[in-house]
Parts: sequence; C-alpha cells; structure tokens
Amino acid sequence: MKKVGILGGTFNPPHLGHLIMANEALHSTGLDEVRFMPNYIAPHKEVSGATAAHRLEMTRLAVMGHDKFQVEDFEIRQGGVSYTFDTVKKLIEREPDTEFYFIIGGDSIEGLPTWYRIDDLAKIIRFIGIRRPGYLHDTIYPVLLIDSPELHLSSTMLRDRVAEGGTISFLVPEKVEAFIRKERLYGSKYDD
Ligand SMILES: Nc1ncnc2c1ncn2[C@@H]1O[C@H](COP(=O)(O)OP(=O)(O)OP(=O)(O)O)[C@@H](O)[C@H]1O
Ligand SMILES: O=C(O)c1ccc[n+]([C@@H]2O[C@H](COP(=O)([O-])O)[C@@H](O)[C@H]2O)c1
Repeated sequence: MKKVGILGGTFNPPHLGHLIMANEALHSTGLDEVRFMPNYIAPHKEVSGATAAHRLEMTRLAVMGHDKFQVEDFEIRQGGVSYTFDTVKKLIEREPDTEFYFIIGGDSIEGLPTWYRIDDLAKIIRFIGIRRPGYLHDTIYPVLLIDSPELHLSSTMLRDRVAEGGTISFLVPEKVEAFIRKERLYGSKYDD
C-alpha cells in the first residue's frame, strides 16, 4: 500500500518550517510522498493578504524540484470551508489503495479537540505531529510525535516582515520570495 502524508495548511505564505516538517515526516515514517494541501476557506483562521489562487501558486513554487513533494489542490477545487474530515473521507474514496497520514504542527495538535468531527476523523487517518516552540503537544488523540528540529517561524511573522519591508530571505524558498515581490502581496513595499 502506498503511504501518503498530507500536509494541510493555509500556506499564507509557505515557508521553510513547512518544508522541514514535510521532509522529517517523510524520512521518519517511511512515507512514499508528502502532498501539500492548501485549504480554500480555513476553518479556524482569518486569512488576508493573498487569495486562494496566490496561496496555491506559492505552494507549487515551494515544492518545485522536490521529487517526493506534491501539491494536492483538492480543497481549493472543492471550495467552501475546508473541513479535514470531509476532505480525508473523499480522498480515501478516491484512492482506496492509499494509506493516508495527516501531518500537523504543535499548535494544530493542541487545537484538535475543536476540529469538526474529530473523533470520526481520528478513526480514518493517523496524525504525524511535529513539535513547535511554545506548545505543549499534549493530546488525547493518537498523534505520532516525531523527533524534528524545532523552528520558531510562522507565516504570520513573514507577512509582518514583508509589510515592514524586512527580509524574508532564507525563510521562504527563493521562488516564493520572488512571487511575493512580483505580486506585491502582504503590503509589500519592495521597490523592484
Ligand atoms: N514552524 C513550525 N513548526 C511546526 N509546525 C509548523 C510550523 N509552521 C507551520 N506548522 C504547521 O504546518 C501546518 C500548516 O501551517 P500554516 O500554513 O497555517 O502556517 P503557520 O505558520 O502556522 O501560519 P500562520 O502564522 O498564518 O498561522 C499546521 O499544522 C502548523 O501547525
Ligand atoms: O477540520 C477542521 O475542523 C480543521 C480545523 C483547523 C484546521 N484544520 C486543518 O488543519 C490544517 C492546518 O491548519 P492551519 O489553520 O494551521 O492552516 C489545514 O489543512 C486546516 O484546514 C482543520
């Protein structure tokens, strides 16, 4: 059976933390591939500064050149609020011969009790957890917490940096940085 990790996110923008967590999950648990899946409407998050199409394109640019990283555009094509239970159920129906894992960071681990139909979701998918600075990683749900370097980096920090004209080099892939500049996302004031 093919083992596929889904890294669901808002990716506003995607950053090195996402690439590192995908790579660590891939190698620690013997996944065949990791699919980065941008949501359409994030269930628990206000999203501003970039459209769903921008976030999808930046996710494509972020994984470019990495053999085992793909982009899953299922939730963007589906539209509406992206509840993980609904998505995973449909992915399993679409690919019955694939074993799916859902990769989440520390903040998401703590948020699991608030997810839509979490008890049902926990029965149909396994979670792989990545530690994130500032979170306890305690949960009643079965999460396979893997050893990984912890990175104090978030999309929020990057959006703030761009708005203030600060540097985001080495924190996002070069192609993502170029896209943010070209599209003038996040109140970008760069003058090239
Ligand atoms: N530095 C990090 N360490 C561990 N997990 C992370 C890190 N950054 C993001 N994640 C995880 O990646 C998934 C997708 O994250 P998301 O796209 O919302 O990025 P974010 O940096 O948390 O965004 P924002 O700052 O806008 O809330 C979530 O499960 C989140 O917990
Ligand atoms: O299904 C839910 O209720 C739910 C609640 C919060 C987050 N999620 C999903 O978890 C992933 C990470 O969420 P976020 O908000 O950190 O980008 C992303 O795929 C979200 O759609 C899902």
